[in-house]
Amino acid sequence: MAAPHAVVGVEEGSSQTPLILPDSSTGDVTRPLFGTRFLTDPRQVFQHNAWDNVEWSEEQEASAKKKVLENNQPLSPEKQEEYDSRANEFWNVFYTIHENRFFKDRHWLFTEFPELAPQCRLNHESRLEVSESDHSQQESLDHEREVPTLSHTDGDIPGSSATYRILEVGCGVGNTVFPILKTNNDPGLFVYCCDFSSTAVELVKANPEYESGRCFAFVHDLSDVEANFPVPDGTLDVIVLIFVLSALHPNKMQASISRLARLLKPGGVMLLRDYGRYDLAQLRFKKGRCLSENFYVRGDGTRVYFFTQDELHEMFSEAGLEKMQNLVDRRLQVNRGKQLTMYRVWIQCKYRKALAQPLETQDQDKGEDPPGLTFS
Ligand SMILES: C[S@@+](CC[C@H](N)C(=O)[O-])C[C@H]1O[C@@H](n2cnc3c(N)ncnc32)[C@H](O)[C@@H]1O
Repeated sequence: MAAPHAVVGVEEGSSQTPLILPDSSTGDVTRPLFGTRFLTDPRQVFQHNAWDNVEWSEEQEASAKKKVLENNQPLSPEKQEEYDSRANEFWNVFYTIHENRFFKDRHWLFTEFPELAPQCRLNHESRLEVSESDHSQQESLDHEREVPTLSHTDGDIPGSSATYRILEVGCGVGNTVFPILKTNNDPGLFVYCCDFSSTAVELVKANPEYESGRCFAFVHDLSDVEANFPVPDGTLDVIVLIFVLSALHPNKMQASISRLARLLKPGGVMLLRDYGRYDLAQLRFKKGRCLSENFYVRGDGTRVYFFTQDELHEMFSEAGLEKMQNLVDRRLQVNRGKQLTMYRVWIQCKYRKALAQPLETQDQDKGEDPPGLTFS
């Protein structure tokens, strides 16, 4: 659980001075849903560490736009190419330096994305508990659901007998995966997680909480849409993308999301939380860090894009998914000691694969199963 005023890193690259952020930015399982503390009297701003759903004035929006435009002087094509082709190397260096000390566990996931532990619920003290009736409700839901199992003809396929499969892409050192494994006690759960940084994946596997009977970590480049996943198309219940899509070149985002959408079973959901346009992290970039519009490289070579809700909506829709949620989380974080205000902007999305697809889409969706994998 994060300490108050913990130094957290998800929002910032290691190259920049880390912000001292309140614990609400990393969150823990006891925190309420985002968006419940509103600043109605500006004189009260330093009374709390964070304020939700902060409205931006027109002047503030215009000033942010101006700042972004001023910095919009893209680096040379050679530099751009280097940052793209060596992207995983820069992240390997990042994880070699920081190991698992940079990002904090993201326990807020369960309040924002209950799909990650659907059998659990929060009680009034906001502690996780599972009641008898929740179990039986879940069981009946499971029976209603058609649960494809994986069978294999060649070697052991991790998670082949699972009934609820979650994949986290860009898992880093497991700050989402391990909380899921700890919180979701469904015996049918299996968690796949991947990252294109082999250093990160090694750290996940070396973690004492890594249980090979419940999870499988592998190296995978999301932007390589030809690369195989260890599961066939149409077999995942949930795909999680936490601050990872923003690290891809914008030209590769659509194909990557469409590829992932094929892995979802009908009714499966894709969950995303990522940087929003004009977030403090974007406004802090100095000249010489811009790669293309709203896309930047940090001092350590890692890259970051800042999304609008519409851009993400178009991408998910183009991938054949339907909107369940697409919201902007505008938070004012306050460093009371230093009397600093920090305007953060994050976008949170939940998109679902339709239960019954039109015939044409079904044809397009037929993907090659990796060798040795078939549906039973
Ligand atoms: C900001 S970190 C977030 C890590 C983790 N999701 C979390 O919230 O703690 C971005 C992660 O995405 C990974 N990443 C970036 N580009 C990727 C790609 N093309 N394929 C797979 N992983 C990628 C990086 O290695 C890094 O671990």
